[in-house]
Amino acid sequence: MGRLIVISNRVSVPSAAGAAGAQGGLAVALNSALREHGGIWFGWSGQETEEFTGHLDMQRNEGVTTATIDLEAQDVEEYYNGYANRTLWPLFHYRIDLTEYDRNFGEGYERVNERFADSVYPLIADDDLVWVHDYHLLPLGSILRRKGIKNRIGLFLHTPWPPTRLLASLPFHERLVASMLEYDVIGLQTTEWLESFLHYVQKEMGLTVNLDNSIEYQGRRVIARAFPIGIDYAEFSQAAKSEVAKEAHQRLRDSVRGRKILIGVDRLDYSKGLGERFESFSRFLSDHPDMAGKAVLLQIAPPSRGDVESYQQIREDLERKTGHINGAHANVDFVPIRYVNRGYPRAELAGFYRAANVGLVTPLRDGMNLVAKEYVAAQDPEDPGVLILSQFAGAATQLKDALLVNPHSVEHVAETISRALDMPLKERKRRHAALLASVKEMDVLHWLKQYVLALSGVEKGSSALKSDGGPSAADPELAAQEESAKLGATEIAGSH
Ligand SMILES: O=P(O)(O)OC[C@H]1O[C@H](O[C@H]2O[C@H](CO)[C@@H](O)[C@H](O)[C@H]2O)[C@H](O)[C@@H](O)[C@@H]1O
Ligand SMILES: O=c1ccn([C@@H]2O[C@H](COP(=O)(O)OP(=O)(O)O)[C@@H](O)[C@H]2O)c(=O)[nH]1
Repeated sequence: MGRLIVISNRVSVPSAAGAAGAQGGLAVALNSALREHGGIWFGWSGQETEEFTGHLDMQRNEGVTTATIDLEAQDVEEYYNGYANRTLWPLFHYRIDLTEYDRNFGEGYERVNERFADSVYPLIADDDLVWVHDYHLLPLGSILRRKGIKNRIGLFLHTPWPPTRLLASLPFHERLVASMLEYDVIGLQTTEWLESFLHYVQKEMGLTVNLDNSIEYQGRRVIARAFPIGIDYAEFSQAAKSEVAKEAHQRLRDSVRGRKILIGVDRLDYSKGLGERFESFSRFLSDHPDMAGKAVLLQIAPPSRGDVESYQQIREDLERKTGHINGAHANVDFVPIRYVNRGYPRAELAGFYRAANVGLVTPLRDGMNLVAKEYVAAQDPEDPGVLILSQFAGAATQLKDALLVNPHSVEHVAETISRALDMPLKERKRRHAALLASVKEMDVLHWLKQYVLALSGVEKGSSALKSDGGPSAADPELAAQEESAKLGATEIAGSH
């Protein structure tokens, strides 16, 4: 197998800080894959320049080569703040009310995707595997094909995929999806998003979807499959045992003086359901006067995408709501919601998670949600906290032993908070053990391995159109995968 060329909007440069847990789990996993297979991680530097120069900044750190380009201000505005985060992000999170359709955004998006392709093209060798990430770069594979790249190219989408009728509101939606069919592998987080994607290509494009979920497109077979991402369990559980984590745990516990702790950790994003969460906690306090002054919600919410109005708006709304709720329920020695607009290193987060009796993860829509998995991984198995999880997070398809809630129902979430705080130790341990088994087994390395296996085309019927010979008896893992792909296809056939 050749090297891996990872392409994403952001690039995480490995560093000594990364080893101490400051990097995200995805970055840790991709960096370790790049070390193992060799290759390059390419993307935007996060820097703006006056004019686009195309200068490629190549660096080698801790055995991983990164290559980044700067973008000019207009690119960042139209591509990142514009089409990616004002158009696709809200649409893919079912927020058609926040979705902006502006021709300049579309042009900026295409221009930056062209710039990415021009810059990365010379770095790709003949047998490299090219792995593109996320909604920022959906057409990149087709542009690379146009330039003559014949390598295996895959896409992994970290967000949900919207229902067909919602997607149809996007101008030029057919062109965007057709460009995606130039990939060899299209990975989505869950079967639900996969079903929506396949529904679109069948109903809107009239394409044939085979039993193994591959799509017939212009004489090729495109594999579409769910690859639910996980956390780097080994790395995270180590971080949770660190001195930093222990100190953070103690600091938080001491500060609440015996009160129960609920924790939320989310980028400040409207998709995370923070307003509804605060309302639910307030409702819980109103419905349980006996709990007055006895439970604290710690909400860590680092600001995100602050140049986009809808993010400025949610920030203002939450400040108002927090003030209102705290005003209604606070006492001279007690404030119910601790709302913190800053980010923390992961080792500290691990300590906070472990100190919390309840993990409150209630997005209105989320591709996966790694915080839910981190909360589980950080718990003391002998006295674990309870995970309350939105049924609309991708993670809910795996973490079925959490208390699953409808985040839109303030009453339901309030009742579930009460149930979680009253849950007997035996039930907490049983649920946690089941959750932990899933988090451990379906970790980020499993995800990586499954995706790279599919991308490398080891599987039968995954590239050029050829007859499907069924699973190879010589490879039981492959046989099991193909079997589960077929089961997925049967579900889909039945659901539309
Ligand atoms: O790069 P930003 O604009 O600051 O945003 C941060 C990331 O947000 C999104 O994360 C998604 O990926 C997670 C891992 O697969 C998943 O658990 C979560 O549900 C998604 O929201 C976005 O997709 C990333 O590209 C951003 O880097
Ligand atoms: O203060 C913070 C808040 C969040 N995170 C990390 O950011 C990631 C958030 O991922 P998730 O999938 O939950 O949501 P996303 O932000 O990607 O939509 C998790 O790994 C968190 O540990 C962090 O390191 N520090």
